Amino acid sequence: MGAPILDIAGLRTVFRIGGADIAAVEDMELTIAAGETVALVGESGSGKSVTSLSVMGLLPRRVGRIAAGKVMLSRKSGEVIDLAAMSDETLRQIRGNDIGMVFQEPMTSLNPVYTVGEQIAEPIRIHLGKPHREAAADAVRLLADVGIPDPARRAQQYPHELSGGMRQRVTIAMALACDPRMLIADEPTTALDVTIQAQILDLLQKLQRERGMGILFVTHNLGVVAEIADRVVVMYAGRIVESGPVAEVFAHPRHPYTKGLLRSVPRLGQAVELKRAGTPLPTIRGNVPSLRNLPKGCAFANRCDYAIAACSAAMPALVETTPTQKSRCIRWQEL
Ligand SMILES: Nc1ncnc2c1ncn2[C@@H]1O[C@H](COP(=O)(O)OP(=O)(O)OP(=O)(O)O)[C@@H](O)[C@H]1O
Repeated sequence: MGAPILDIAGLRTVFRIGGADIAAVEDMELTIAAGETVALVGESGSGKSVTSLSVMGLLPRRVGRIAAGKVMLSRKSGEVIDLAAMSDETLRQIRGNDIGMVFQEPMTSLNPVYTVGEQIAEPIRIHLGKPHREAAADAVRLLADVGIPDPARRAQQYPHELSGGMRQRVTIAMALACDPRMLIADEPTTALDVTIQAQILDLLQKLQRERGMGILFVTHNLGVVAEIADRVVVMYAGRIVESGPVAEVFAHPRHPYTKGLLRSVPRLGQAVELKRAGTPLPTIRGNVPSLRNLPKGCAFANRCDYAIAACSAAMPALVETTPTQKSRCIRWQEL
């Protein structure tokens, strides 16, 4: 892998709640190289979306802010900048230009009163300064690239005239319009049917092969991670608990939380067998703790079958378990 396109180190993102700063992301580190897909996984509230919003400069104004750390981005120009220290104006120039974004619900990115062709052409005009006609022609080409049949006709249509899967293809075309080196996809297939989901994942992989972009893929779906990602970063209560190559982490999870997540994914046929036997699918007992009063030590200790007194005494460090895998568990060797 070459030099990273995105390099996050020591990121701490806080929300101002009731006069106090509550950290939603703490001590985050992550690198993504060209052509590489890194998945960010974890239960609801673990800090996945806050991490991606921090990178995009889209934290809620006044309430949320980056309190520490660096978010280094290698721009298309080759310039390397720290997104955590950039003005709103610079971040606006970067979003949609150096970083493409795809979200769960396509209608949050699409404007119902403009045709899809106009919407794909807009970033091309704004960021790349291309004239109207040229941008419109590019938009049609992009619709073809994302597998939309009859693209010239589709470009004239409004979002409501397209199916959910087609709309998500349009937002992908918009995200890629300025040929970004980095794509952030936050649960891009969660709202879609399973068959459409598979098509969109295939499409993203094809586009990545063609363009060599780095992808940060936020999801809670481990099946999707197995399908699309090279490396995975598992988050719990705002911190990384495990990271490494997908094949390595899935075969040998070195944190009880990752182990629990993997166990709660039914294998094909297993769900039916369990139902027949009257056995519930294994889940992780308990709930994610509130960020307002996190325990002193490991935040997962109260749900963990491996927990011992030392786990609650101090926050375990994120340590290398192999040259490529890391775990924040003091008992990783016993797993
Ligand atoms: N606008 C906000 N104000 C205050 N707290 C927030 C805000 N947005 C997020 N948080 C807090 O940040 C934490 C992490 O949220 P985040 O959305 O990153 O979780 P997630 O892992 O992406 O979950 P999901 O899968 O549900 O999207 C949550 O505990 C949430 O309470």
